[in-house]
Amino acid sequence: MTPEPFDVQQKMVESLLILIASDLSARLLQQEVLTHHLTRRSVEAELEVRNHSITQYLSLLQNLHRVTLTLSKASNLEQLYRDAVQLGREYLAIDRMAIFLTDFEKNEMRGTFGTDPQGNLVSRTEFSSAIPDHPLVNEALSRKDHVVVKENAPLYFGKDQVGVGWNAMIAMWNGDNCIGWVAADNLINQRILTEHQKEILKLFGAALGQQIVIRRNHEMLKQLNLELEARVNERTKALVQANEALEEANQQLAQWSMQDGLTGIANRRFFDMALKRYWEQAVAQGSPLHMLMLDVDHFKRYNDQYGHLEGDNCLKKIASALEVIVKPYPNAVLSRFGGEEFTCLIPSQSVDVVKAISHRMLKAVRNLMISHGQSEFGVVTVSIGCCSQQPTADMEVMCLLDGADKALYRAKKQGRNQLYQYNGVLQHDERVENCVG
Ligand SMILES: Nc1nc2c(ncn2[C@@H]2O[C@H](COP(=O)(O)OP(=O)(O)OP(=O)(O)O)[C@@H](O)[C@H]2O)c(=O)[nH]1
Repeated sequence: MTPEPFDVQQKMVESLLILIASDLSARLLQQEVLTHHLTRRSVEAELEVRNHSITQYLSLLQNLHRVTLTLSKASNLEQLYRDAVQLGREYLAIDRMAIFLTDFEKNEMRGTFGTDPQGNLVSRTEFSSAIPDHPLVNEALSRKDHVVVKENAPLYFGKDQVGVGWNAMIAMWNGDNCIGWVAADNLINQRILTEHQKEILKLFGAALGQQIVIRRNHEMLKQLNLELEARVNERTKALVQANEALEEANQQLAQWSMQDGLTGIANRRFFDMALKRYWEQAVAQGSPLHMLMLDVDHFKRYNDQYGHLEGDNCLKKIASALEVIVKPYPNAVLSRFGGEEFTCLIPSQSVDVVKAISHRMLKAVRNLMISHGQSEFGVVTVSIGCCSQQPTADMEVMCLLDGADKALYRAKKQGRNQLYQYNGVLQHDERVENCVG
């Protein structure tokens, strides 16, 4: 066999080298594809994890939104604290939660609602103590928008340690004043606290703080309104009472201004008003109106003999006796006209009835048997002038008074202790015996 020429051998070596190079390149490519594939898988896995975490975060955010909405509808502070703990645990994946309120002026904290070691909602309103001077508490209560977390911390229920786990504190604020905090832990399920959960807790604390402030202001306003209402009611009551007292005083005053101070019967002022009203009524109704004018006989002598005080007593007794006679006639107005003179207005009655009333009056005064040493009758008597009119629009009211006055004058002149009538002309009514009885 003749050896291959050199150039042929060289060609073979070249081909071999090319083969080796392409194989190498293929292997390198394969390696690269493999590496690429692995990187893609890991990125994909990472993306999946992140996706899951974001989905969880979004779902927590949605839950937080629902919780906040429910809290905003709480009807009072107690319900707000209760709902916050209940819903916070239920929807924000927290094992245990508790809400504490602070009063920095008094350096006091007090409980509201919390969670027992079995995960039940419990009232902690009876719990109160000084704000603990602990670095974790100090950090939490001095920083806004900040969640303080302590891992592997002792977990408590009241003063008893009930386990170990993470413990988180989020302060709540009214402006720059810390009003309390939310405490949370993982006592029951020991789940780790994710960054997203921490963020949610922070938002929850801020939202709850806001709701507490709104509700407190609302309740303060309600209280103020109640106090205001009570004060207004009190004032109104006092005003009503004052008005009633004033009304009573006015009535008393009106009565006094119409009443004769000595005898207690109506005074001249009342008589004047009654006369005007009765006169107008009589004109309108076409009914009669009668007026009696009574005068105590020889009263000057009486005063002179028995004294002014006895004179006053005598007038009082006469007024009372006349009142008894007039009482059955509710429309009759008996009044003290002035001094020792009385008047009596009698509407709508017949002349006979008025005459009978007058005679009863004469008799009633005599029957008082008030001794009068200076009178021919031996006792105090009165004389009566009576005027009866059928008032019409063209008549003057004064004619009634003038008539009664004329009749009285005549009764006096004719010997006193008797009745005279004036109906246009003077008429003497049968003289009652000049004696008592
Ligand atoms: N005690 C007392 N006396 C009074 C009061 N008002 C008037 N008088 C007196 O009554 C007397 C009336 O006297 P006169 O008007 O002269 O009439 P009279 O003595 O009654 O004589 P006749 O009317 O003619 O019978 C006077 O002395 C008055 O001072 C009073 O309120 N109390």
